[in-house]
Amino acid sequence: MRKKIVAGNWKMNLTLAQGEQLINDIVNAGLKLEDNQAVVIAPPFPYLQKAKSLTQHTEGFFIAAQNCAAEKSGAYTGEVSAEMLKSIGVDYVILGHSERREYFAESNATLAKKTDLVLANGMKPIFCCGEPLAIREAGTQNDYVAKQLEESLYHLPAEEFSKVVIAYEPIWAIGTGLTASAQQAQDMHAYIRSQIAAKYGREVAMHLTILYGGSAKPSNAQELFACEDVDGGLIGGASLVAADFTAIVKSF
Ligand SMILES: O=C(CO)COP(=O)(O)O
Repeated sequence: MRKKIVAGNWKMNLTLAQGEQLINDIVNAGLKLEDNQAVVIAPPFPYLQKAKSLTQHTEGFFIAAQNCAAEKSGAYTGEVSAEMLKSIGVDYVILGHSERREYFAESNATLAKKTDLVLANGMKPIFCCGEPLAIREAGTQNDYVAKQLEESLYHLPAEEFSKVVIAYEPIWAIGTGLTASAQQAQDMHAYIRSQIAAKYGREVAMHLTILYGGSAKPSNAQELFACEDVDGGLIGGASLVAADFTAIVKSF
């Protein structure tokens, strides 16, 4: 069975004390996860170790970083390497979030390098893709997303690709309150899966976890997660409120 994930991307929010409280509230919410379901918490770098220690004894909980460096190590002031993340127990690394692509000029080629480093260090990338509004309005979103996947991931052999989680996040839906309809999400997720099947074969494609992100909240999570090819969510704003995040996890 495919792995289902609800991941909370805190972005650049919360103090350590607030983050600690949030994690404790989520861990103590009494969530009942099935074997194939996971909760992933992605706090800012300085809180990763704390987040790990607060969640490591709770079944089905994992920790993600929101980014990592494109180089292995060395004179890159301010950067955090994949190896460092691995050494503190990080499980997943979010790569290619549209905010990083836009504000930090991350290209598909840079993301290919980051993907390799995350995998080489035994962690799993949560690779984000998704189109801006103008592309959606032009109706060319499938080609746009296919190119993102091709240029950053298709150099991977099937065995490595199988460790990747994909998050489809239409940029026009991020933080806007404007969610993709369940049909729009399903259509894109099915398209992504078909592309992966063409490249890596049906077996790999059927096991690929594809998350939806963009104004997901308790009121729409159930409808989104009910879609055949939607395997959970990458949650921004609603992941900062314990009651909202746990309600979304309960929508699995
Ligand atoms: O970017 C997102 C998650 O990575 C989605 O953010 P929102 O849920 O705030 O729209």
